Amino acid sequence: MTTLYARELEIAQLAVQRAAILTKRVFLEKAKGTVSKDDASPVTIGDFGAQALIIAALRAHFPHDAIVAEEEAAQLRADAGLRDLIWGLVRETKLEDVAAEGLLGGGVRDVEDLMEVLDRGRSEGGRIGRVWTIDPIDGTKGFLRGGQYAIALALLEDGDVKVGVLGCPNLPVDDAAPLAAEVGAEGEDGMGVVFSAVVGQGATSRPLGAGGLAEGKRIQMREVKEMAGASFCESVESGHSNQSEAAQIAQKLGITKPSVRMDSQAKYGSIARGAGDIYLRLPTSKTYQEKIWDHAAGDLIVREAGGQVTDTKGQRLDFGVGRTLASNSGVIAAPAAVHGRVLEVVQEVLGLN
Ligand SMILES: Nc1ncnc2c1ncn2[C@@H]1O[C@H](COP(=O)(O)OS(=O)(=O)O)[C@@H](OP(=O)(O)O)[C@H]1O
Ligand SMILES: [Mg+2]
Ligand SMILES: [Mg+2]
Ligand SMILES: [Mg+2]
Repeated sequence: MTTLYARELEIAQLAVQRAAILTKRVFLEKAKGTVSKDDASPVTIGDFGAQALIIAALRAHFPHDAIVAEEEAAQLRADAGLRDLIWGLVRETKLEDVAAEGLLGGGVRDVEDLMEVLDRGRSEGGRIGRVWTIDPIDGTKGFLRGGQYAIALALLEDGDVKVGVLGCPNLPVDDAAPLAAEVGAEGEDGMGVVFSAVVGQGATSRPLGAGGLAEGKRIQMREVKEMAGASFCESVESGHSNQSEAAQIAQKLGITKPSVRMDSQAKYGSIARGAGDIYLRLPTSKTYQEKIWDHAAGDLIVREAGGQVTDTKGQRLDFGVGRTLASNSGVIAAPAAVHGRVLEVVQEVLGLN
């Protein structure tokens, strides 16, 4: 008997791993000054390059699936220099393990094909069928700083997340490493982890590496015995999540430790493996709609590790309404046993009850 989604998981993990080789290289070249400011922002190069590599792999293995990705080719069509620079990087980026690279496949043929591949990510998503969602670099500010960022890939089927993979190049491999705002730097030993989950099959972590897939370990959220000892993470940007409300919520819950602020879905991965406990993302505006690629992989990884993820109204995140989470507002992710209590306090502080 084959395990459900085994092939999707393997391809997704390898695709994320290969994309991370490109983003790490872009970061290092930026540090060396090889990618100059005149060329384009390194984040732009990393975003397009990583997205193209992932979509090329999906096209080769699952040609009929729809794709909702963050970036689109329009900007590149008007900029031949940038296009050629990205094409050069994409062409050269391969997994070090020849067998793994052969298995993943999915090359990009030429510059025109690069545009075509990127634009495959323009699906509107929705409630029907198979839809992959990609954030090639989640946490762009973290990426630029050498802080946390993630390469995020998830498969939705009829609006539900079935497979989620998060590559986090700047998080420690060690699941037991303490949660810190800025940990590690690319290239350092012991850095780079991939979190994965398949619905009903639990969540795992494994070293990110650059070859084939390393062996995975089961991850689980930490049991919160007393709120006083809990730690919560939130966004770095005050414009992305209301930090003063989060502080009030933490205080009411009796949490004594200061929050850990980190960019990207590294927050979901960190709580899923018990390095932190609670992730709060509180709306700062009534108009901003969260994007599905910013949450799909993290949502499944946390739920498969024993957590619950809802919005501030207590509703599950609904990935079936299009490219955004139009029917949700904010995110509360916590171990299932304490999620209800956290939600109660969130609603009290936000005046929702
Ligand atoms: N106004 C507003 N409110 C909420 N969220 C927003 C907002 N603007 C952007 N974004 C999205 O936030 C993504 C980065 O999320 P983070 O949690 O990493 O934010 S933070 O940088 O740590 O604050 C970021 O993802 P990337 O663009 O992939 O970096 C955005 O999609
Ligand atoms: Mg993002
Ligand atoms: Mg992004
Ligand atoms: Mg962006």
